[in-house]
Amino acid sequence: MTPAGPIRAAALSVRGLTVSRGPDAVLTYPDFDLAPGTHLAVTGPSGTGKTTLLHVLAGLLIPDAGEVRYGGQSLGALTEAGRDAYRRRAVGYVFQDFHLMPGLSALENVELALRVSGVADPRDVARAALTRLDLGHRLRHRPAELSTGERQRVAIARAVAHNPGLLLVDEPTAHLDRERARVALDLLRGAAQQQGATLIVVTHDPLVAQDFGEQLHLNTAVTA
Ligand SMILES: Nc1ncnc2c1ncn2[C@@H]1O[C@H](COP(=O)(O)OP(=O)(O)OP(=O)(O)O)[C@@H](O)[C@H]1O
Repeated sequence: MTPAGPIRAAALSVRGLTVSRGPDAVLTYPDFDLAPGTHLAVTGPSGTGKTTLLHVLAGLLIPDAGEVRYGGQSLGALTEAGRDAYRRRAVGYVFQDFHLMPGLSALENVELALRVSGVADPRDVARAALTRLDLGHRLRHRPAELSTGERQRVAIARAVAHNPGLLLVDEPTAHLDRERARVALDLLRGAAQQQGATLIVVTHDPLVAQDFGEQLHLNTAVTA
């Protein structure tokens, strides 16, 4: 890996993945491969492990068995520092509840993430990313002073500003009405397309999923 540059989208492969969540939940996943730049919707009933899958793909959670490879590199073979570097540079993550820092402005939220990722001129890059998402007039606002849709756009700006190859998004339409949901999805797809990033979106909504070329439906029962 180069010291601070972005990692371009790379092929993703998942094999034999099993994750235990607590004593009575073992999640097993189907194997799948994604070519770089693919847009995938992950669907399935509540509790089937959609969010957990995103956490594993982001290197936030180590599976009990199986392997995730990104660009041929097994995440399980990385040291903790290697996984941190992968997460900071290769991955952009939009959490369902956004996880913005309440005491920081929109600009500072994005800038902080860029600093952590080692991006040069983080303030300028953050301003440009927010402006592209029509938030140029909200740079100094803190999350509590923004609408839900604006907070989501800050979270999207923060996830894409370092130009990640893999963009992971959890329930992007959960808090939004149909029209705003469409706008949010267009923004995500547009950002991923512009950057050539692979986009993986978890959604409950079949109407959202049907817009994606590829779908992964999780329906395996959670077993003890
Ligand atoms: N931190 C945790 N500790 C223990 N169990 C957890 C944890 N997070 C999730 N689980 C359990 O793991 C299973 C899968 O959770 P996950 O959030 O991945 O499912 P999901 O498909 O995203 O659900 P939803 O659609 O309701 O968001 C559930 O049974 C859940 O209770």
